Amino acid sequence: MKILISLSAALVGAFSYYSFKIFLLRRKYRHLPGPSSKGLIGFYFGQYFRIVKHISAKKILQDLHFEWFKAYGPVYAYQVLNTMVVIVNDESAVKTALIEEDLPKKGIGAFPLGERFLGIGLLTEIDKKKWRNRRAMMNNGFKKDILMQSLDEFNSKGDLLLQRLNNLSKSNECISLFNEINHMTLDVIAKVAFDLDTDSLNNPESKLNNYICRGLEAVTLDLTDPLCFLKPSKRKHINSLKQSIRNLRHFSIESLQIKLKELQENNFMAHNILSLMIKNFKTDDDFDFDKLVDDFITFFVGGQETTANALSFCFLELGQNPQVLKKLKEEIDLVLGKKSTIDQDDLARLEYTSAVFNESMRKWPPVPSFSRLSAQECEILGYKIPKNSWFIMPVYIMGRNENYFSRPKEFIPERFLKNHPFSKENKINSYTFFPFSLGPRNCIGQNFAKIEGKLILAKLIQHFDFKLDPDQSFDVVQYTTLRPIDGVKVFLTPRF
Ligand code: HEM
Repeated sequence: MKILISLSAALVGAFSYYSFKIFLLRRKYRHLPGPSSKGLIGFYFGQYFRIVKHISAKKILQDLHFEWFKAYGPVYAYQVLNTMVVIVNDESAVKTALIEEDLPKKGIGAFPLGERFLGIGLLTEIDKKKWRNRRAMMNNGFKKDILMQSLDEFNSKGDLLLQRLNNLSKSNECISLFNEINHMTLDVIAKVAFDLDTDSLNNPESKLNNYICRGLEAVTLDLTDPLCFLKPSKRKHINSLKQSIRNLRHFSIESLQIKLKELQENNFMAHNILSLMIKNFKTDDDFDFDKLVDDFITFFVGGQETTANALSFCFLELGQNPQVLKKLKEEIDLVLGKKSTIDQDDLARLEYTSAVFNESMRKWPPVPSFSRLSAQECEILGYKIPKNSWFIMPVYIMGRNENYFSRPKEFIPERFLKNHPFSKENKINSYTFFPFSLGPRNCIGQNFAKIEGKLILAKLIQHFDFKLDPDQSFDVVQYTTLRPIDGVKVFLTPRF
């Protein structure tokens, strides 16, 4: 009986403490506009149920953010359980957060659902000093001139994709372009970064892509439904997501052990991203094998899914915008003709192709938002933002903000052509368009992605006419990154 009374007292104490903390949290942010959460449920859960309902209806969180942006303006805050999230849709705020203040990160994606996924890899390392050393070393592998040395590899993987699509097109059946591109980007990052031959393009049953996608799904679930563990209906799904993460880790450990053994036996290793990681691993006392695996997974995930999604959205938009497709084809035919290997000069001349890739990332940024923590109180657009606020940097919403982009719902690549009159109607700069983030923690792989994206887009348009399946859905799903929910279903006809 005594134990029961003490337990009840402890529970009441803990609950009162939790309630008081929520009271203080809400008071700290009450000067900021945002969706109100009234009543007892609102007090304890904030927007939690609204978000879960929105996502269960197969909508993306970004569209809810956009609704709130329209209703509350460029700075607003909302509560989810015991956390307040601040969203800033303004170029000066983006500059302050990412450049002037270089706000710290939160390490999202490190251990979703309690499983080690990105762990303490380059993307999720929150200790600035440790991150700086690793980043400095890795930067060497991502300079444009170094990446250009891998152009042959990009070309040859692109040619394998063409061959496979050519074979598939003979059946006159609908093809999931998204799946094919997804396999190809996996093979590219594996070969270029790690000298690994995954050959998932010719082995569509390979599960690697699936493990990556499910790892990212786990990150989203963790973020948007932190109470999912309490729902018995989700248990099976959660377990299978956790198993996928474990499988990806297992694959990564095995691949690394093989590479380290090769290095030991031959005392030689190709100069690539993996060799830089191993250098970090050997020179940093604090760097252990688990962190090497974290980095391996980070580059695998960062280098594959994002670029595949960006390319897939290009095809979805091109399929709906025949005028743009016609112009793109004209440029590619003019620059490449029937040439099979794309070189650095060709890439530089494919200006409209770049504009198409950019416009696609404006409307459908593969990484639609990312987050930072405010290290101290700051003022943004006249609002005091408390210390330790969780900031969301809203790439997706900024790309649809009419203050910066004219006719934002339309797909108009001309806005990215500096000499085109329509570009003057837009305000495009590093703070309004930042699909790769900016500042010290920007995307290390952006040159990689731009080369790969442009080269594959050009090769596919050079070789095929395509039509979208009339049943194609244009809905989008967010598994950390944005992707077309239905893939990209096309009918392909070889052009020569
Ligand atoms: C279209 C393709 C891509 C997009 C849109 C993209 C976007 C981003 C964004 C927004 C960030 C910053 C995230 C944050 O601050 O939380 C980031 C970081 C990162 N990306 Fe990418 N990325 C792409 C391709 C790649 C590729 C191809 C690689 C590797 C080959 C890569 C590797 C990384 C890594 C390692 C980081 C962490 C950098 C650091 O914190 O130092 N990404 N990416």
